[in-house]
Amino acid sequence: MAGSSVYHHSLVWCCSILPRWRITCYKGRPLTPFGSVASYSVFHENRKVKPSKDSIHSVTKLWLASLFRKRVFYCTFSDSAQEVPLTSERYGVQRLPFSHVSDEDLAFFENIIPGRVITDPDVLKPFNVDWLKMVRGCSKVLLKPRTSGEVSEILRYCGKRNLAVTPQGGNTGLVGGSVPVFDEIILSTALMNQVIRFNSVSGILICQAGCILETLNQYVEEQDFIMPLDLGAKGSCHIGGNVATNAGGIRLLRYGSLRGTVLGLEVVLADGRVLNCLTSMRKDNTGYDLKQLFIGSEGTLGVITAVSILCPRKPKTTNVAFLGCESFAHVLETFRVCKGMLGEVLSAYEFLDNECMKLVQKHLKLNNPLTGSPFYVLIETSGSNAGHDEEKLNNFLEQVVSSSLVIAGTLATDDTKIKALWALRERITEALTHDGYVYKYDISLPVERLYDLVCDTRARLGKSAKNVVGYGHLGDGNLHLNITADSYQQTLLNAIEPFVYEWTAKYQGSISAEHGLGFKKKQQIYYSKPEEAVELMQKLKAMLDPRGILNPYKTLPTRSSH
Ligand SMILES: O=C(O)CC[C@@H](O)C(=O)O
Ligand SMILES: [Zn+2]
Repeated sequence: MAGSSVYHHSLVWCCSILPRWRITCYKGRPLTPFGSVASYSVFHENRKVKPSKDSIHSVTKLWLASLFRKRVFYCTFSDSAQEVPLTSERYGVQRLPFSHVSDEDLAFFENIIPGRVITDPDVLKPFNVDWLKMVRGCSKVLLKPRTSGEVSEILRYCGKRNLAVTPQGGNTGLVGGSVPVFDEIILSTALMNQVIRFNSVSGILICQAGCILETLNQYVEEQDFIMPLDLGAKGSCHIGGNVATNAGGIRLLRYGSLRGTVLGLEVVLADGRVLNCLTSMRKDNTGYDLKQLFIGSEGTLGVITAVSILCPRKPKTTNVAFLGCESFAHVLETFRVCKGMLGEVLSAYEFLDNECMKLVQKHLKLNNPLTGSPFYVLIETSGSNAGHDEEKLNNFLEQVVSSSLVIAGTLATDDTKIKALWALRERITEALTHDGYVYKYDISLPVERLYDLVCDTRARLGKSAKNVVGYGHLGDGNLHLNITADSYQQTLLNAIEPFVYEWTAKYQGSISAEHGLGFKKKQQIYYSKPEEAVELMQKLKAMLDPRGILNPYKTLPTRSSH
């Protein structure tokens, strides 16, 4: 996923008289304004911009400056990670008074986890940058414990030394929650990747936090079960990170959220105490359900080190229908009919608009199996009896086609075609990253309002945005509203926010349905939570992590911001 950049090992030219401009060109190529614009990457205030008349003008100025003013330029090696602006600079964040990691600290960590204390800046780079390449920290230490005992020793020490720690799973989050903002120690769960046990009668799996979701799914599939969650990042995300962010994904409609399927957790608290709530019971009403505190807390209250999770049986038969609809009203009506007619075999109801379809066709060369429609719906059924499911699906399709709710459609029962249809929906995020700078919104709304937000945003932004697209988990009332532009523009951001948040709050929606608040959305919490609730969250944080060393600058707003 990290993907290497074409600008790797390019030279970076900066100019003290034009401090906001930076031009990179391939190593060895002379910096002149006369070459092809494709020779350059132009950055304005650390954001890559399209070489334009203005930026070329700046190249010219830089070049002239180099001729007439000696020592104006300096150059350094750059690679893809360095193209991402430092979060602290881009957002003007003040470092909290944590200690800095010293040589004694490194020696202590080396003693606890020999050979697993990483300080090589090149190895650290991808751990400092998020998957979307929008936020970047400057941690100098990556720790890779294997056991909860090791995590406990590390945190106990960090607590005493006042060292800040950012827990990190697969680093696939979309809100900047899993990378440091400054020099926080990165605590990776990558080596905590062991299955502890699996009960093939109950379907309860107990595993360490660093197990990759897809690997777990393959493991339980061999015993005729599946994981209760599935998402696009399954090949890299860790189960501990999924639980810490309460990831939703495409199976939520059928199996519910992790708040129901996670039966127990082992968590290491900020002071190093190990909270063993790794129970495997469906029912347990003894006191407060503490594990719920850690689900969705984004590593700010404790480090999840092991998970007990209930896996459903692997369905014997799966069908996918990919349908085209004339309007969003028809998408909604199709959903109503679908719930009634497919009932217990319905396992996903996803939608995308035609703008999304155009992007996956353009950037990923995926093939649209239907003729162009304004909206597309992906319906999945999973059950235990092929004949029964097929009959239900056929009756449903007959109904929606004859009533013109659906204007085009294709059906898949074999694995390859099912995967190809799912790719049209699951790879939209990837396609968007190829379209330019992406402004991302992950919204819960009453389902009948879902697409109004896309239309209103589109009308508001007009031509100032490149694309305004809507897709998501319609069956869960979860819209992914994404807006692209050629480059980051503050004026565009000002037109989007707080408009999108206020719109959402007006309909009592959530400004973060399934991605969390992380670094990027933490200040917006008040659009979805009352002040009293945020205050209680802050008190809980202060009680469990009095020095605030766990994932600082994330999830909760800074007090002064409101
Ligand atoms: O990129 C997004 O906005 C959504 C990502 C993910 O939650 C999805 O449902 O595809
Ligand atoms: Zn989603």
